[in-house]
Amino acid sequence: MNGSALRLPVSAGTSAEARVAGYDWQAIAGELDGFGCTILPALLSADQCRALAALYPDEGHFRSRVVMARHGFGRGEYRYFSYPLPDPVEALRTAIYPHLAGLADRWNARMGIDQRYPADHAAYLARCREAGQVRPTPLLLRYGSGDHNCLHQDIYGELVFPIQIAVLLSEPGEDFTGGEFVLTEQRPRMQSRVEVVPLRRGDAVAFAVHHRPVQGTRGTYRVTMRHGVSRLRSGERHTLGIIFHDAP
Ligand SMILES: O=C(O)CCC(=O)C(=O)O
Ligand SMILES: [Fe+2]
Repeated sequence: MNGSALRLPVSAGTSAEARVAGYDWQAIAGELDGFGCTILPALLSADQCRALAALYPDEGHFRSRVVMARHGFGRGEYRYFSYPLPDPVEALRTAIYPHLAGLADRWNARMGIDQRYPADHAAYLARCREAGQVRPTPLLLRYGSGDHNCLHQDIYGELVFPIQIAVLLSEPGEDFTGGEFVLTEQRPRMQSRVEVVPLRRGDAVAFAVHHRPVQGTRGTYRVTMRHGVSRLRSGERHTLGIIFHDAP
C-alpha cells in the first residue's frame, strides 16, 4: 500500500468530520478494491488517542468486557461501548459510513450478494434494529506484553457491513513494540496472501470484514479475509475498533 498520496496536513483542532471529509475517498476505494485494506493517516490526533485509551478502565462507557484468552481469541482484552457512543466514536462512525456505502454495494454486486446499503448510517442502523441487531459494536482493545489477537472476522448476525475501521491509539516504538496489524486473504484453491499494515498512532486502517471480490482472468472470484494482531514484544497497545453493523 502507498498511503502517501492520502496524507493530509491536519491540525490538532480539526474535527473528526472535517478529517473524514478531507480524505481522497476515490483513492481509498481504489486501495480497498486492490488490496482489501488501506490506511487513513492521522484520523485522530495524539490527544484524541490518549483520551480514548484513557476511557478503557471506566466501566460506565461499556456494555461488556471480553478477556480474549477465555474464548481462545488470543491474549489481551476488549470492551464494547454502550450507547450513546462517546465522541469522537459516534462522529467517526456516522461520517465514515457514507463514503464506504457505495463501495460496499459494488462489492456485493460483483460477488452476487443481494444486500445493498442505505446512504446514511442512521438508516442502516434502523435496518439492523429490524433484524434484531440492536447492540453497539464499536470497541476498545487493550494489549500488554505477550498479548495478541488471533485471526478473526467481526460478524455478529445476518447483517454485515463489509468494511470496518481500526484506529491505533498507541505509538509503535514508544508505547509498545511488536503488535502489528495483520490481514490474511484466503483465495479459493490457492495459497493465502498476507498484509502487514504499518500504522502510527492516530492512523486508521480500513479493511474488508469477511469477503471481497477479486478480478481474475476468468472473471470475479471471492476471497475470504481475516485480521488480527501479532504478538506484542513489549509495552501496552490500545485500539479503537469501528464496526458499522450492530450485534444481536
Ligand atoms: O487491535 C487491533 O489492531 C485489531 C482490532 C480488531 O480486531 C478490531 O478492531 O476489530
Ligand atoms: Fe476485529
